[in-house]
Amino acid sequence: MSSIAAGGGGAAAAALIGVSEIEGKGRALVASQPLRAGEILLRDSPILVYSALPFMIPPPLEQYHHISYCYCANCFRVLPPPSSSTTLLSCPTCPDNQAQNQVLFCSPRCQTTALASSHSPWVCQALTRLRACPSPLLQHDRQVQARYLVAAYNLSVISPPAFRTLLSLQGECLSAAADNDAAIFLHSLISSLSPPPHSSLELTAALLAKDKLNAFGLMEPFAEDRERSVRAYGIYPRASFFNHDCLPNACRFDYVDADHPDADHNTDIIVRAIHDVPQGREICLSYFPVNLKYSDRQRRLREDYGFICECDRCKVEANWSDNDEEEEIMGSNGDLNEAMDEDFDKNTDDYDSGDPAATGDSDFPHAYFFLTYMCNRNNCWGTLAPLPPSSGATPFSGMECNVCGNVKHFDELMGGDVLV
Ligand SMILES: C[S@@+](CC[C@H](N)C(=O)[O-])C[C@H]1O[C@@H](n2cnc3c(N)ncnc32)[C@H](O)[C@@H]1O
Repeated sequence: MSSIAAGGGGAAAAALIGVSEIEGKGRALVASQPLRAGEILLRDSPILVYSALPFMIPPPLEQYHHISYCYCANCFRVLPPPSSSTTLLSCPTCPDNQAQNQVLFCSPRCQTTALASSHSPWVCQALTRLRACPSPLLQHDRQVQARYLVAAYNLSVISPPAFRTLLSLQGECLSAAADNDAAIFLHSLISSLSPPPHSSLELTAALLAKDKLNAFGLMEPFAEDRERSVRAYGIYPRASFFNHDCLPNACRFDYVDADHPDADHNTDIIVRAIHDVPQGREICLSYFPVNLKYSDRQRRLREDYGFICECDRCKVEANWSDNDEEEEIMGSNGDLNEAMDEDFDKNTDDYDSGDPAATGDSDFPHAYFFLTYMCNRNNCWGTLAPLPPSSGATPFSGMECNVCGNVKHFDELMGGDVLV
């Protein structure tokens, strides 16, 4: 097993997890030593970040009601509203587009960085030409894929080592006919933009596969009253080794809008252990919110990631009827908390380690997980992980949600019961 540095945690954190091969799953990250709840297992910086917004937003803007914010085209922080006194900078070479399509930067530093890297003259030119395409040709998801391909081909020129890392990630070629059609269409589009000479249909198809299997979404700020969409996608070379489990033992956090001591690292992601994990156990994330029902999880994993999930939770839920499934997750009256409370009472007797893998053969081994590690804030469905353990006697001081960012302090939790 080759160890993987946690990053930012110093030498002591270097050997917490390592890469191993697991039959049927490929590369996997495995605990190199016993891990404590909340421990930072990995801090990873993206080799590529690209906007999840279409590059062509025809007026009226209200049509795009899901776009609630504008972001800096370099750091992806939320930009202040036009009415604020902050001066935003634009790209000096992009033609004077309609306001909603403008490439904007939050600071001279972001502008300078982007113009020398992610918004190079070729990217600027390519996006300008793409914006001129007839809009029916380019639906929203094709626009985002085209953005990614422009960013990836640009990476091949500005940082060949990072491009080689991108190519080393899982995903050879996509097998579904629809993916193939998309690759052919998008490659013909990219070919019209004077791409680097090494571009080819095979490379475009492989790049799309890397993106599909490995991109992490950086979400827009959380709000209880509306669905949240993705602001940008990032490719994180080390975090890409995490496999999926429907009851994960780790979850990832990002703090895109927070003040960061190193301004260039606000798009880093941090992966923390949800509960104690023994040495040798695989560390998995959930590739989507844990509240999805069995059939939806299986469909997404098959269609988007090309595998059939055989995790402990799926083995149990495979025997449920669709009605059982809805009821177990949402409660007989549609209330998640009630469902969790009932099942928690049924299942906690034989559950003492905080590790769902230690649960016996009950019908609903994950009730404890939902009750303990799922955020109950309206419309959130985030996962809670303990704050990183301090060196003091208290093992952890609170639980943080990886979606809404809410932190529940120790004394608010379960009336003060120790959870991990
Ligand atoms: C982000 S990559 C994870 C790392 C990957 N195993 C590798 O070798 O680089 C996602 C891919 O890993 C595999 N994978 C992830 N979780 C899995 C699981 N629970 N069972 C089987 N394969 C899995 C699938 O091929 C999936 O498309």
